[in-house]
Amino acid sequence: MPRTITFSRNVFLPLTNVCANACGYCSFKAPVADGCVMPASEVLATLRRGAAFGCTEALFTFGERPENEPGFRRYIEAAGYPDILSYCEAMSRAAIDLGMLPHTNAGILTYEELERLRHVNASMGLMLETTAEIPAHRHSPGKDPGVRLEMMADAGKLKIPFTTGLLLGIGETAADREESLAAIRDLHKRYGHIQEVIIQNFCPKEGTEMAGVPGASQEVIRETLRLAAGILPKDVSIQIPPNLADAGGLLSLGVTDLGGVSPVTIDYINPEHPWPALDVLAEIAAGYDLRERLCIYPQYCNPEWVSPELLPLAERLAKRTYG
Ligand SMILES: O=c1nc2n(C[C@H](O)[C@H](O)[C@H](O)CO)c3cc(O)ccc3cc-2c(=O)[nH]1
Ligand SMILES: C[C@H]1O[C@@H](n2cnc3c(N)ncnc32)[C@H](O)[C@@H]1O
Ligand code: MET
Ligand code: SF4
Repeated sequence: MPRTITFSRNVFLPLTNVCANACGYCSFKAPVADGCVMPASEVLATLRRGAAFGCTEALFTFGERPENEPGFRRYIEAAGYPDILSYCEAMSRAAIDLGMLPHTNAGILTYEELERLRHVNASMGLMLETTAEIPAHRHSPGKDPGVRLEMMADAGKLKIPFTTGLLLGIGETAADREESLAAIRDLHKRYGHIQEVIIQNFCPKEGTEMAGVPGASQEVIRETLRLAAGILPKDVSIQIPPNLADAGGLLSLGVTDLGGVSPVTIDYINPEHPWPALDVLAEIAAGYDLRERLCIYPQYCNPEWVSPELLPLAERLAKRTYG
Protein backbone atom coordinates (compact mmCIF):
# COMPACT_ATOMS: atom_id res chain seq x y z
CA MET A 1 0.00 0.00 0.00
CA PRO A 2 1.52 3.36 -0.97
CA ARG A 3 1.79 5.93 1.82
CA THR A 4 -0.78 8.76 1.84
CA ILE A 5 0.25 12.35 1.04
CA THR A 6 -2.34 15.07 1.62
CA PHE A 7 -3.04 18.63 0.46
CA SER A 8 -5.72 21.24 1.06
CA ARG A 9 -7.59 23.00 -1.73
CA ASN A 10 -7.72 26.64 -0.64
CA VAL A 11 -8.19 30.27 -1.55
CA PHE A 12 -5.61 32.73 -0.21
CA LEU A 13 -6.99 36.03 1.13
CA PRO A 14 -4.37 38.61 2.15
CA LEU A 15 -6.72 41.02 3.97
CA THR A 16 -3.93 43.57 4.36
CA ASN A 17 -0.21 43.86 3.56
CA VAL A 18 0.26 46.45 6.29
CA CYS A 19 2.36 45.04 9.14
CA ALA A 20 3.92 46.32 12.36
CA ASN A 21 6.94 44.03 11.90
CA ALA A 22 9.62 44.38 9.25
CA CYS A 23 11.27 41.01 8.60
CA GLY A 24 14.48 41.12 6.57
CA TYR A 25 13.23 38.40 4.19
CA CYS A 26 9.69 39.62 3.53
CA SER A 27 8.33 41.26 0.38
CA PHE A 28 4.69 40.89 1.46
CA LYS A 29 4.72 43.91 3.80
CA ALA A 30 3.62 47.19 2.21
CA PRO A 31 3.11 50.77 3.41
CA VAL A 32 -0.22 52.27 4.45
CA ALA A 33 -1.70 53.54 1.16
CA ASP A 34 -4.82 53.41 -0.97
CA GLY A 35 -5.72 49.78 -1.59
CA CYS A 36 -3.94 48.50 1.53
CA VAL A 37 -7.09 46.69 2.67
CA MET A 38 -8.51 44.05 0.33
CA PRO A 39 -12.08 45.24 -0.35
CA ALA A 40 -14.92 43.04 0.87
CA SER A 41 -16.24 42.83 -2.70
CA GLU A 42 -12.95 41.22 -3.78
CA VAL A 43 -12.88 38.88 -0.78
CA LEU A 44 -16.43 37.76 -1.53
CA ALA A 45 -15.77 37.32 -5.24
CA THR A 46 -12.66 35.22 -4.44
CA LEU A 47 -14.58 33.14 -1.91
CA ARG A 48 -17.33 32.51 -4.47
CA ARG A 49 -14.79 31.43 -7.09
CA GLY A 50 -13.17 29.18 -4.50
CA ALA A 51 -16.49 27.57 -3.70
CA ALA A 52 -17.09 27.00 -7.43
CA PHE A 53 -13.68 25.29 -7.69
CA GLY A 54 -14.43 22.98 -4.78
CA CYS A 55 -12.09 24.71 -2.30
CA THR A 56 -12.66 23.75 1.33
CA GLU A 57 -10.29 26.22 3.01
CA ALA A 58 -10.32 30.03 3.18
CA LEU A 59 -6.77 30.98 4.19
CA PHE A 60 -6.65 34.45 5.78
CA THR A 61 -3.02 35.49 6.06
CA PHE A 62 -2.02 39.10 6.63
CA GLY A 63 0.28 41.61 8.28
CA GLU A 64 0.61 41.60 12.04
CA ARG A 65 -1.02 44.33 14.16
CA PRO A 66 -1.62 46.71 11.23
CA GLU A 67 -3.43 49.14 13.57
CA ASN A 68 -0.03 50.02 15.04
CA GLU A 69 0.95 51.59 11.71
CA PRO A 70 0.02 55.29 11.54
CA GLY A 71 -2.89 55.95 9.20
CA PHE A 72 -4.13 52.35 8.94
CA ARG A 73 -7.23 52.91 11.10
CA ARG A 74 -8.69 55.24 8.49
CA TYR A 75 -8.55 52.51 5.84
CA ILE A 76 -10.06 49.75 7.94
CA GLU A 77 -12.79 52.10 9.20
CA ALA A 78 -13.54 53.13 5.60
CA ALA A 79 -14.04 49.42 4.89
CA GLY A 80 -16.67 49.45 7.64
CA TYR A 81 -14.82 47.71 10.49
CA PRO A 82 -13.16 48.99 13.69
CA ASP A 83 -10.10 46.76 13.25
CA ILE A 84 -8.63 44.01 11.08
CA LEU A 85 -9.72 41.25 13.45
CA SER A 86 -13.39 42.29 13.18
CA TYR A 87 -12.98 42.31 9.41
CA CYS A 88 -11.41 38.85 9.49
CA GLU A 89 -14.27 37.60 11.68
CA ALA A 90 -16.87 38.92 9.23
CA MET A 91 -15.07 37.47 6.19
CA SER A 92 -14.67 34.15 8.02
CA ARG A 93 -18.45 34.06 8.48
CA ALA A 94 -18.88 34.76 4.76
CA ALA A 95 -16.56 31.82 4.00
CA ILE A 96 -18.54 29.53 6.29
CA ASP A 97 -21.78 30.58 4.59
CA LEU A 98 -20.23 29.54 1.27
CA GLY A 99 -19.21 26.17 2.69
CA MET A 100 -15.51 26.81 3.29
CA LEU A 101 -13.57 26.41 6.54
CA PRO A 102 -11.59 29.48 7.63
CA HIS A 103 -7.92 29.14 8.67
CA THR A 104 -6.22 32.34 9.85
CA ASN A 105 -2.56 33.28 10.29
CA ALA A 106 -2.59 36.88 11.48
CA GLY A 107 0.75 36.83 13.28
CA ILE A 108 0.67 37.44 17.04
CA LEU A 109 -2.76 37.61 18.72
CA THR A 110 -3.63 37.82 22.42
CA TYR A 111 -5.49 35.07 24.25
CA GLU A 112 -8.71 37.13 23.98
CA GLU A 113 -8.21 37.71 20.25
CA LEU A 114 -7.59 34.01 19.65
CA GLU A 115 -10.73 33.21 21.60
CA ARG A 116 -12.74 35.60 19.40
CA LEU A 117 -11.45 34.13 16.15
CA ARG A 118 -11.84 30.54 17.37
CA HIS A 119 -15.63 30.85 17.04
CA VAL A 120 -15.30 31.24 13.26
CA ASN A 121 -12.00 29.44 12.46
CA ALA A 122 -11.61 25.67 12.09
CA SER A 123 -7.86 25.94 12.59
CA MET A 124 -5.26 28.65 12.94
CA GLY A 125 -1.56 29.06 12.27
CA LEU A 126 1.61 30.86 13.20
CA MET A 127 5.05 29.95 11.92
CA LEU A 128 7.49 29.69 14.82
CA GLU A 129 10.16 30.52 12.16
CA THR A 130 13.03 29.80 14.59
CA THR A 131 13.82 29.92 18.29
CA ALA A 132 17.06 31.77 17.46
CA GLU A 133 17.49 35.53 17.81
CA ILE A 134 18.50 36.58 14.30
CA PRO A 135 19.30 39.89 12.57
CA ALA A 136 16.41 39.43 10.09
CA HIS A 137 14.01 39.82 13.04
CA ARG A 138 15.58 42.84 14.69
CA HIS A 139 12.74 45.12 13.53
CA SER A 140 10.06 42.52 14.28
CA PRO A 141 9.04 42.38 17.94
CA GLY A 142 6.37 39.82 17.02
CA LYS A 143 9.08 37.38 15.89
CA ASP A 144 10.57 37.15 19.36
CA PRO A 145 10.62 33.38 19.95
CA GLY A 146 9.27 33.75 23.48
CA VAL A 147 6.28 35.74 22.22
CA ARG A 148 5.55 33.18 19.49
CA LEU A 149 5.82 30.17 21.78
CA GLU A 150 3.50 31.91 24.23
CA MET A 151 0.85 32.48 21.58
CA MET A 152 1.11 28.85 20.50
CA ALA A 153 0.60 27.81 24.14
CA ASP A 154 -2.48 30.08 24.31
CA ALA A 155 -3.86 28.39 21.19
CA GLY A 156 -3.30 25.05 22.92
CA LYS A 157 -5.16 26.17 26.06
CA LEU A 158 -8.04 27.29 23.81
CA LYS A 159 -8.03 23.95 21.95
CA ILE A 160 -7.42 25.45 18.54
CA PRO A 161 -6.11 22.92 15.95
CA PHE A 162 -2.84 24.54 15.00
CA THR A 163 -0.35 24.81 12.15
CA THR A 164 3.20 26.02 12.74
CA GLY A 165 6.58 25.61 11.14
CA LEU A 166 10.17 26.59 10.57
CA LEU A 167 11.51 29.02 8.03
CA LEU A 168 14.89 27.69 6.88
CA GLY A 169 17.90 29.73 5.83
CA ILE A 170 17.15 32.99 7.65
CA GLY A 171 20.32 33.01 9.74
CA GLU A 172 19.66 30.10 12.07
CA THR A 173 22.07 27.24 12.73
CA ALA A 174 21.48 23.48 12.60
CA ALA A 175 21.34 23.46 16.40
CA ASP A 176 18.66 26.20 16.28
CA ARG A 177 16.57 24.09 13.92
CA GLU A 178 16.79 21.15 16.29
CA GLU A 179 15.84 23.38 19.23
CA SER A 180 12.88 24.83 17.29
CA LEU A 181 11.52 21.37 16.46
CA ALA A 182 11.95 20.28 20.09
CA ALA A 183 10.03 23.37 21.26
CA ILE A 184 7.14 22.48 18.93
CA ARG A 185 7.19 18.88 20.14
CA ASP A 186 7.03 20.05 23.76
CA LEU A 187 4.04 22.29 23.03
CA HIS A 188 2.24 19.39 21.37
CA LYS A 189 3.03 17.03 24.27
CA ARG A 190 1.47 19.55 26.63
CA TYR A 191 -1.64 20.60 24.65
CA GLY A 192 -2.06 18.12 21.78
CA HIS A 193 -3.03 20.84 19.29
CA ILE A 194 -0.22 20.84 16.70
CA GLN A 195 -1.69 19.17 13.63
CA GLU A 196 1.09 20.00 11.18
CA VAL A 197 4.56 21.52 10.95
CA ILE A 198 5.59 23.34 7.77
CA ILE A 199 9.24 23.04 6.74
CA GLN A 200 9.45 26.15 4.56
CA ASN A 201 12.56 27.32 2.76
CA PHE A 202 13.34 31.03 2.61
CA CYS A 203 13.21 32.38 -0.97
CA PRO A 204 15.19 35.60 -1.48
CA LYS A 205 13.17 38.61 -2.64
CA GLU A 206 14.45 41.54 -4.63
CA GLY A 207 14.40 44.82 -2.75
CA THR A 208 14.55 43.20 0.70
CA GLU A 209 17.41 43.21 3.18
CA MET A 210 18.11 39.52 2.48
CA ALA A 211 17.90 39.80 -1.31
CA GLY A 212 21.53 38.66 -1.65
CA VAL A 213 21.27 35.70 0.70
CA PRO A 214 20.81 32.37 -1.07
CA GLY A 215 17.72 30.36 -0.10
CA ALA A 216 18.10 27.27 2.07
CA SER A 217 19.97 24.56 0.20
CA GLN A 218 18.35 21.26 -0.70
CA GLU A 219 20.79 19.65 1.77
CA VAL A 220 19.58 21.84 4.67
CA ILE A 221 15.97 21.06 3.78
CA ARG A 222 16.71 17.33 3.70
CA GLU A 223 18.62 17.46 6.96
CA THR A 224 15.75 19.34 8.65
CA LEU A 225 13.15 16.88 7.35
CA ARG A 226 15.19 14.03 8.82
CA LEU A 227 15.39 15.89 12.13
CA ALA A 228 11.64 16.60 12.05
CA ALA A 229 10.81 12.95 11.41
CA GLY A 230 12.96 11.99 14.39
CA ILE A 231 11.75 14.67 16.82
CA LEU A 232 8.06 15.24 16.07
CA PRO A 233 5.43 12.82 17.37
CA LYS A 234 3.93 10.57 14.71
CA ASP A 235 0.49 12.20 14.85
CA VAL A 236 1.95 15.54 13.68
CA SER A 237 1.94 15.98 9.90
CA ILE A 238 5.10 17.23 8.16
CA GLN A 239 4.34 19.70 5.37
CA ILE A 240 6.53 20.90 2.53
CA PRO A 241 5.24 23.63 0.17
CA PRO A 242 5.17 22.14 -3.34
CA ASN A 243 5.87 25.50 -5.01
CA LEU A 244 9.03 26.39 -3.07
CA ALA A 245 11.15 23.27 -2.85
CA ASP A 246 11.68 20.24 -5.08
CA ALA A 247 8.88 18.52 -3.19
CA GLY A 248 8.90 15.35 -5.29
CA GLY A 249 12.47 14.55 -4.25
CA LEU A 250 11.69 15.17 -0.57
CA LEU A 251 8.57 13.09 -0.03
CA SER A 252 10.53 9.99 0.92
CA LEU A 253 12.00 11.81 3.94
CA GLY A 254 8.86 11.48 6.03
CA VAL A 255 6.86 14.28 4.40
CA THR A 256 3.13 13.66 4.80
CA ASP A 257 1.56 16.81 3.36
CA LEU A 258 1.89 19.34 0.55
CA GLY A 259 -0.02 22.14 2.29
CA GLY A 260 -2.48 24.53 0.79
CA VAL A 261 -2.70 24.58 -2.99
CA SER A 262 -5.02 26.94 -4.82
CA PRO A 263 -6.70 26.59 -8.19
CA VAL A 264 -7.92 30.20 -7.81
CA THR A 265 -5.38 32.48 -6.07
CA ILE A 266 -1.60 32.96 -6.14
CA ASP A 267 0.81 32.55 -3.20
CA TYR A 268 0.89 36.20 -2.11
CA ILE A 269 3.96 35.61 0.06
CA ASN A 270 5.97 33.95 -2.71
CA PRO A 271 4.24 35.32 -5.83
CA GLU A 272 7.16 34.33 -8.07
CA HIS A 273 6.44 30.67 -7.26
CA PRO A 274 3.13 29.58 -8.84
CA TRP A 275 1.15 26.70 -7.37
CA PRO A 276 1.44 23.49 -9.30
CA ALA A 277 -1.84 22.67 -11.05
CA LEU A 278 -3.61 19.72 -9.48
CA ASP A 279 -2.46 17.35 -12.23
CA VAL A 280 1.15 18.46 -11.67
CA LEU A 281 0.66 17.86 -7.96
CA ALA A 282 -0.32 14.30 -8.83
CA GLU A 283 2.96 13.95 -10.76
CA ILE A 284 4.93 15.29 -7.78
CA ALA A 285 3.26 12.68 -5.59
CA ALA A 286 3.59 9.86 -8.15
CA GLY A 287 3.92 6.54 -6.35
CA TYR A 288 2.01 7.85 -3.31
CA ASP A 289 -1.67 7.88 -2.45
CA LEU A 290 -2.44 11.62 -2.94
CA ARG A 291 -5.56 12.73 -1.09
CA GLU A 292 -7.32 15.94 -0.35
CA ARG A 293 -7.71 17.00 3.29
CA LEU A 294 -9.40 19.84 5.17
CA CYS A 295 -7.52 22.60 7.02
CA ILE A 296 -8.65 20.73 10.13
CA TYR A 297 -7.26 17.20 10.44
CA PRO A 298 -9.75 14.35 11.10
CA GLN A 299 -8.74 13.75 14.72
CA TYR A 300 -9.88 17.30 15.58
CA CYS A 301 -13.30 17.23 13.90
CA ASN A 302 -15.31 17.03 17.13
CA PRO A 303 -16.95 19.37 19.69
CA GLU A 304 -13.84 19.48 21.89
CA TRP A 305 -11.88 21.25 19.13
CA VAL A 306 -14.51 22.90 16.91
CA SER A 307 -16.84 25.73 17.93
CA PRO A 308 -20.60 25.11 17.68
CA GLU A 309 -20.80 27.68 14.88
CA LEU A 310 -18.52 25.58 12.69
CA LEU A 311 -19.21 22.03 13.78
CA PRO A 312 -22.04 21.19 11.33
CA LEU A 313 -19.98 22.34 8.30
CA ALA A 314 -16.78 20.70 9.60
CA GLU A 315 -18.61 17.41 10.14
CA ARG A 316 -20.30 17.53 6.74
CA LEU A 317 -17.02 18.23 4.92
CA ALA A 318 -15.15 15.68 7.05
CA LYS A 319 -17.62 12.97 6.11
CA ARG A 320 -17.12 13.77 2.42
CA THR A 321 -13.32 14.18 2.65
CA TYR A 322 -12.20 11.64 5.23
CA GLY A 323 -14.97 9.09 4.69
O1 LIG B 1 -1.05 28.21 9.13
C1 LIG B 1 -0.29 28.60 8.28
N1 LIG B 1 -0.44 28.25 6.99
C2 LIG B 1 0.42 28.71 6.06
N2 LIG B 1 0.28 28.41 4.74
C3 LIG B 1 -0.91 27.65 4.36
C4 LIG B 1 -0.82 26.18 4.41
O2 LIG B 1 -0.19 25.73 3.26
C5 LIG B 1 -2.24 25.58 4.53
O3 LIG B 1 -3.19 26.56 4.30
C6 LIG B 1 -2.38 25.01 5.93
O4 LIG B 1 -1.78 23.73 5.88
C7 LIG B 1 -3.83 24.80 6.39
O5 LIG B 1 -4.49 23.87 5.59
C8 LIG B 1 1.09 29.02 3.78
C9 LIG B 1 0.88 28.89 2.44
C10 LIG B 1 1.74 29.55 1.59
O6 LIG B 1 1.53 29.50 0.33
C11 LIG B 1 2.78 30.31 2.00
C12 LIG B 1 2.99 30.43 3.31
C13 LIG B 1 2.16 29.81 4.20
C14 LIG B 1 2.37 30.00 5.52
C15 LIG B 1 1.48 29.52 6.44
C16 LIG B 1 1.59 29.87 7.81
O7 LIG B 1 2.47 30.62 8.19
N3 LIG B 1 0.72 29.38 8.67
C1 LIG C 1 3.48 33.33 6.44
C2 LIG C 1 4.90 32.89 6.45
O1 LIG C 1 5.53 33.15 5.21
C3 LIG C 1 6.90 32.98 5.42
N1 LIG C 1 7.70 33.87 4.58
C4 LIG C 1 7.84 35.21 4.64
N2 LIG C 1 8.74 35.64 3.76
C5 LIG C 1 9.20 34.55 3.09
C6 LIG C 1 10.18 34.33 2.05
N3 LIG C 1 10.88 35.33 1.52
N4 LIG C 1 10.37 33.07 1.62
C7 LIG C 1 9.67 32.04 2.16
N5 LIG C 1 8.76 32.18 3.14
C8 LIG C 1 8.53 33.42 3.61
C9 LIG C 1 7.14 33.17 6.92
O2 LIG C 1 7.49 31.95 7.48
C10 LIG C 1 5.79 33.61 7.44
O3 LIG C 1 5.52 33.20 8.75
N1 MET D 1 2.56 38.38 9.31
C1 MET D 1 2.30 37.07 9.79
C2 MET D 1 3.57 36.37 10.21
O1 MET D 1 4.61 36.58 9.66
C3 MET D 1 1.58 36.20 8.78
C4 MET D 1 1.87 36.41 7.33
S1 MET D 1 3.55 36.64 6.84
C5 MET D 1 3.31 37.25 5.27
O2 MET D 1 3.49 35.56 11.12
S1 SF4 E 1 6.78 37.98 7.36
FE1 SF4 E 1 4.79 38.54 8.26
S2 SF4 E 1 5.46 39.63 10.14
FE2 SF4 E 1 7.26 39.61 8.83
S3 SF4 E 1 7.15 41.58 7.73
FE3 SF4 E 1 6.19 39.97 6.47
S4 SF4 E 1 4.04 40.18 6.92
FE4 SF4 E 1 5.11 41.17 8.57
